[in-house]
Amino acid sequence: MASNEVQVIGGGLAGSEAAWQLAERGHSVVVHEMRPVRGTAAHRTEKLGELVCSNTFKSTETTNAHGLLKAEMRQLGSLILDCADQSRVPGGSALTVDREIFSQHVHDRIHAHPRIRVSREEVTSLPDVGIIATGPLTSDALADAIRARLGVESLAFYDAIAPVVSLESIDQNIAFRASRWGKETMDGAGEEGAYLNCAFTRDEYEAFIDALTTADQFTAHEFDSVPYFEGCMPIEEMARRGRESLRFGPMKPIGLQDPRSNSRPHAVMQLRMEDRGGRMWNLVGFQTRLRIPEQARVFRMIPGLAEAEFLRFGSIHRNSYVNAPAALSSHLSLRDAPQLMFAGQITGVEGYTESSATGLLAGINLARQIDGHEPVVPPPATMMGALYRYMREADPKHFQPMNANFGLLDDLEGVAPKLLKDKAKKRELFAERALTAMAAWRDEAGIIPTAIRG
Ligand SMILES: Cc1cc2nc3c(=O)[nH]c(=O)nc-3n(C[C@H](O)[C@H](O)[C@H](O)COP(=O)(O)OP(=O)(O)OC[C@H]3O[C@@H](n4cnc5c(N)ncnc54)[C@H](O)[C@@H]3O)c2cc1C
Repeated sequence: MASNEVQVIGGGLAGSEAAWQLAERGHSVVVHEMRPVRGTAAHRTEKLGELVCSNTFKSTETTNAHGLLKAEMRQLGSLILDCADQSRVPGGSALTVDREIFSQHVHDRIHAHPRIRVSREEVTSLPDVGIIATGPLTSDALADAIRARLGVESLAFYDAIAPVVSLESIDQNIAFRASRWGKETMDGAGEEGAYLNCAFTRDEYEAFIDALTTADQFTAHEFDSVPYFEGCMPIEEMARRGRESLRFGPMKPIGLQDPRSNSRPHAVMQLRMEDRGGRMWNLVGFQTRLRIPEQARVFRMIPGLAEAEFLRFGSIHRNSYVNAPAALSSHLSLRDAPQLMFAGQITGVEGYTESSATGLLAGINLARQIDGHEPVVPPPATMMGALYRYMREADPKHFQPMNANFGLLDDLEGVAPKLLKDKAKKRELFAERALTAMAAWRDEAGIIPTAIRG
């Protein structure tokens, strides 16, 4: 192994993007990819950049959070998006690709780059300098090495994600702010007070349990089967174990008074603030395997959530991810080793586009640091910067992986309230602000987008 080669571990979406960004900035790179020497339970080929499941990078419209993130990535020059463009198949406004053509493109571009070498081997220890982009199915030996270095609590093996809804979509004439036992209100600002409560009557609860226990569930692949343990049990599974189990579990009403009736509700669903700005609210204890349309249908039966806008849907998966707010720096490096960085799904982002975006920035930032510059992160007005802020500032005690969504962005300032009521207009304004901020940030940081085709 040449000693001046930069190490990128994992040749998936994030690792391929990161390697390309480093190589295009003049650095020699070795990508360590364990397939086919050792497979994962989801990958089927030896190709770099294999898409393990769906064939879509989601929307291209900037009024959609995923579309906005892609537009920002294009401002920096993304290999992954270029390969996606070249393998596009009809999918309306979504960037939908032929999976095989896509990974063939990524594979060929990486192999053809004169400064990139691909080494087929499982890495089992951490380098001093490099990028770890081994994804949600990181091999056990490397996972052990990460846990040994970061601390046992810092690497999760499963995600048990509860849905998140936007504050503005919660009917606050119904949902009330309080904490159990009236300890504090939101104004008291303590953790105990940071809840919105949706109270159920007996009839509402019974109807909800009926809907929950009969709703359509995602059937896991074998490799994805999660041993249910406390904190990971799907809400629908808990409900199936007895009609009252939620009322004695996550929906217990004790210590709460509904101000509308001045009495204790039959059951309560609590919402906990997910971000410091209070724009995103997590349905506490509602991790679920219900299919997405079913989540929308059933959870909108919750009093106060009839019009809920879901910023993130729930899921339960095999997923190795680092507790970034507890263990990583703001540019997603080890805190005591700024040139040893994480990228991709292992950082706690969720999704193809998000994983690629963190690979892109990791490649840029490692190149900057090796060249003697400080790492940089886009401002939180951008979707990419807002995701990084989430991974820096989310509560480490409740950290769950996150996808791009508008709830991550700061509110718009100086805009007439009438315009803010128009959701489509509001998103246009978010996008305009984000793309302007990204271009300004890129130019100020002196980042030259990689010339993609060639
Ligand atoms: C089963 C499954 C389905 C998913 N479906 C979707 C979906 O439909 N849409 C979506 O947006 N997101 C999906 N995701 C989430 C996520 O976006 C993808 O997993 C995405 O591929 C993550 O990109 P990545 O680069 O972080 O990891 P990966 O693309 O998984 O790349 C990581 C690479 O590292 C390699 N590796 C692992 N350990 C080592 C080691 N020790 N040494 C060397 N190499 C190693 C792996 O072989 C792999 O090639 C899914 C995840 C899983 C697990």
